[in-house]
Amino acid sequence: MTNSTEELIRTEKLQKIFVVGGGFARSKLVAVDDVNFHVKKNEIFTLAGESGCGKSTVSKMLLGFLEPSEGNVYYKGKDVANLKKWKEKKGFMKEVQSIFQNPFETFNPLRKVDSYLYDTQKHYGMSKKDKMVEEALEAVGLDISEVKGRYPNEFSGGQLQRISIARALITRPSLLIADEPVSMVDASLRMSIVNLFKELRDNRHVSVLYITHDLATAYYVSDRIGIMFRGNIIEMGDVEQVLMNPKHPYTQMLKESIPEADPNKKWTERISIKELETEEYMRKGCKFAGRCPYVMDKCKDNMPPELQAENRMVRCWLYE
Ligand SMILES: Nc1ncnc2c1ncn2[C@@H]1O[C@H](COP(=O)(O)OP(=O)(O)OP(=O)(O)O)[C@@H](O)[C@H]1O
Repeated sequence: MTNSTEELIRTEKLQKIFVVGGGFARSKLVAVDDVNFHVKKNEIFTLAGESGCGKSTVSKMLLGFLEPSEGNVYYKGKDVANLKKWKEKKGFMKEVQSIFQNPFETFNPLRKVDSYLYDTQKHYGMSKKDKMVEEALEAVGLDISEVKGRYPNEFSGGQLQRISIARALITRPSLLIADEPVSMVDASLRMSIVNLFKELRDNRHVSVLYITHDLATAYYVSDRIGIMFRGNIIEMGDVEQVLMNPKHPYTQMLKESIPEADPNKKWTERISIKELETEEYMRKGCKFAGRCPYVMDKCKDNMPPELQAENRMVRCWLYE
């Protein structure tokens, strides 16, 4: 059981419903449903899942870009929906910073990168004398002289992603929410970016919520992991246990693509079955029932609750 004082962010019964289609084809898509997890101080927690499983929708709700249909997000015990005063909201934004998939979209192409960084510093009430920009760049292995006076297009994707991590560090955050931060970065540089997350956790006590479809980096970098499937977290626990000894039939299906088996295998290529997405999302019972080798009658009508099996949470009737 986690001590609540160790928790930075926590979701409770988080749900997001989108209305999709138009006219007679209009229907509701429960993109995220009953999602419960927390990120502790000094840890890297990963939400992993194939494209379209609801990861980005979760991250947008955490950051306040999307309003949950149901459920709550708590930061250091406070419901973020109740942060009404600007000062409180700004405090939250200062402590919880985000890193996005495409670093070229993070920076305005017409502005010099350093001016962007200095503006962030100013926006949060710090002056140039505070040297936060220099310190943040140093934390990602860069020197201000390498960045000064240069435009975004003068950097590679990997360098620019480092700079966008530096931008996020200017406010000395407690938590970084990184949504697919390496998917646009050259494969050869991906490990250096995820290594940076480990360094930030170990040396600067920054926690990271790492959102990815890439199990190889997830396995390498995470302390704990939650596997998402069609809007639900279906298995969650210690990364070694979940990925090396999976209990949910869906996670078991993924086991073959786990890095040690073959580092070049791409998880998404094997299991991304786009045409099944809507059908599975609309299922009443377990969303994996249509593909599960162990399916039982009850799976088709009833969504399994969060059950415990061998030190992890698993949503599967096999473990009732
Ligand atoms: N604004 C929206 N309106 C309607 N449906 C949406 C909206 N945003 C997301 N969805 C749907 O919700 C589901 C979850 O999407 P989401 O983007 O959260 O998944 P994801 O796992 O982050 O995938 P990806 O990595 O491809 O972004 C998908 O079926 C998606 O089509």
